[in-house]
Amino acid sequence: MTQPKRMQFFGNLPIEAILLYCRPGFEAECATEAVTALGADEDITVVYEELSGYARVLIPGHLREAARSIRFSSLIFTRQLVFEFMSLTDLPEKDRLTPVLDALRQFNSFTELWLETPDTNDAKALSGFCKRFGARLYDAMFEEGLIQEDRDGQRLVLFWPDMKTVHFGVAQQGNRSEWELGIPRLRMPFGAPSRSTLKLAEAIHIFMSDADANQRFREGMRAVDIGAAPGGWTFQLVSRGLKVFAIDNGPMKGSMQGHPQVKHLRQDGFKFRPDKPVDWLVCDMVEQPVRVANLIVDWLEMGLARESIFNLKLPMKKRLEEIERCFGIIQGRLEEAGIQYTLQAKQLYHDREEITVYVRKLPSEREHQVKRSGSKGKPVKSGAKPARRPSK
Ligand SMILES: C[S@@+](CC[C@H](N)C(=O)[O-])C[C@H]1O[C@@H](n2cnc3c(N)ncnc32)[C@H](O)[C@@H]1O
Repeated sequence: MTQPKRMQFFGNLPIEAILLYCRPGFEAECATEAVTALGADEDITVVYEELSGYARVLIPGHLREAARSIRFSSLIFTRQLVFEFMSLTDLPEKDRLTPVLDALRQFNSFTELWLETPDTNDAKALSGFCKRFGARLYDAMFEEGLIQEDRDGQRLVLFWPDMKTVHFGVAQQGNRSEWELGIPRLRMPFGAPSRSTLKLAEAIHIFMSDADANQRFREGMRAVDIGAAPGGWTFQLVSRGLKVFAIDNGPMKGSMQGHPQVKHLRQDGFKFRPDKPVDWLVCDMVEQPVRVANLIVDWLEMGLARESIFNLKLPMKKRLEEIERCFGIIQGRLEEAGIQYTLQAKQLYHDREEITVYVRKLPSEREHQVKRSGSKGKPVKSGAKPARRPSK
């Protein structure tokens, strides 16, 4: 069979839109962040419906290059980042395969095929269709050489908001979530005292590789968990072998009550300070975000902890402004104190009206120097730059 000339895909991806999955209700924040990341001064068209669980940012031709450089990790409200290159609407009920396959023939081959829907109850009804249609489409594409499993990195995504509409896009290796719909499917661990435990588990998955996590959380390390009760986050730390000071006026529950690795202190989380520095500070207090941001920086500045994962509870309105305020505090104070750091944030699947933030202090030049060559070596630059403020 002769095949039509295919568009060159890797170097010349014809991006028409950026398709972003998010928690239903956060479409506006999700789209605004992406528009800001594009750095365009003109009006950009964004398309979304409230509570739909996704947003599309239409990309004018001259911004395609800028669009390619958008990083998944820098978008707080985005669960999945897809570069959309084509859409079909009004698909016929009786035969969707023919038009979809026809449309795909003009492009180069892909490595994988994923069919996805928004994370809404309505769209979940489409999951059966996606499975069946996906299997048929995959076979047909494979037969025509449109799927080549040994190629690297181009995951073709067919995103179905409804049965008549499909957006075609690519999720790029290293710049995407590896989870279906961008939702980590984590099992509730046996014995955990609250579902919040999944928040910290997810944060660790999102912010670092497994190898990195095994390095950063090691047996014998010490952590402080502020706002710890009933103990879900403490449970995660204990499971990784850490000793935990659990600070909360409320009771710890289940296995975290009286656990030998846990010291429960009924104290005010804003006042508690450890006798000696600890490795980790985690914090899940339901408190004003600005107060929490300042508290975390206090600890980092005083050298009481080296890294921190914490939640910022968001207001109902002006959420991006609140985040910007908090990040302004964190970045401004750490930079003023001459502390190098990395900063990441995500609205996790297990987060509701909140985001989760990870700040890590990088070793100072002096610490590098001592580590490399005792106290005599030449100063060594860490090479790492402070993270940029996340886009609004
Ligand atoms: C969302 S719950 C934490 C859930 C916990 N991370 C878990 O996984 O089980 C918030 C906790 O913060 C605590 N809290 C709020 N203000 C506090 C304060 N000033 N000092 C200490 N704990 C505080 C509350 O008592 C509550 O137990």
